[in-house]
Amino acid sequence: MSETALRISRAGSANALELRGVSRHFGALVALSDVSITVRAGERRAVLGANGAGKTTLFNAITGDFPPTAGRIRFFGEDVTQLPVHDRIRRGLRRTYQISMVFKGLSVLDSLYLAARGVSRGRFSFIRQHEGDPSLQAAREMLHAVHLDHIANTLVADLAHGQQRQLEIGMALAGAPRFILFDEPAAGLSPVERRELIQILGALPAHIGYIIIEHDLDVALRVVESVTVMHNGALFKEGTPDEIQGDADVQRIYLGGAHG
Ligand SMILES: Nc1ncnc2c1ncn2[C@@H]1O[C@H](COP(=O)(O)OP(=O)(O)OP(=O)(O)O)[C@@H](O)[C@H]1O
Repeated sequence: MSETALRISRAGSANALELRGVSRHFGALVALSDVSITVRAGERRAVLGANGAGKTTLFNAITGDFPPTAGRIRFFGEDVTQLPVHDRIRRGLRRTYQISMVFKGLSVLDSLYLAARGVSRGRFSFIRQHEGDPSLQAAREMLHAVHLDHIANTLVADLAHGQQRQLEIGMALAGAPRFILFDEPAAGLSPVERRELIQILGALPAHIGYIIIEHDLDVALRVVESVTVMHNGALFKEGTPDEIQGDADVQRIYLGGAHG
């Protein structure tokens, strides 16, 4: 059995995500049109598509930031279509954003500790960390998972861009995630930082599946086993990284320069 097949079989037989006929309108604009996607537990998938194809809207529908205007979404078998964002987070769904969401005034370790405690920034000053605190232990594990041990006490404001993105991934690992949505994690990264990102994603715990939106195909196609291509808000094609790279239609609408 291949490493990928083994990882997915260990994650269990459930589907992590099932989208059926999901649409999202903004007034007259159809940002997402009748999208049906199934992602198995433990599966790692890329969503590709030109600017405006509907990729971020897809994430917003899955997280509940902008719930669908039609269709159903199941997360590990449970219908979450109408659930608020925090209830999906409680069920193990996580997300990183295109725009940095970290707090510049905290240290790296404190940011991860705060994420592990699941508290808001305003309450943070009332918390005293102590050795043996399970959240501190969890924060150190997250720190290690995203290769930031050597700068645990550095202020977030002083981090390089790539290190900030690694921190965001670390924060998404807080509190037993089962599935993570990564929104363009390689954007703005140097070649060295991209290689590090590939290593970090590849070393995530086996049961954690994800969807990655990523314009850099050298990153996207190396960290997934399946690909969904979107076009004009609709599902255009699904396949393995090899199938998608070799597909003439995909070449035409996306890889061949249609992407702006
Ligand atoms: N909150 C919103 N209000 C109005 N229109 C929106 C909103 N969010 C997205 N759209 C529109 O929906 C369409 C799809 O946008 P979306 O951001 O999902 O595309 P994308 O594939 O993520 O693009 P990119 O690669 O540029 O991030 C676009 O026409 C966009 O302008």
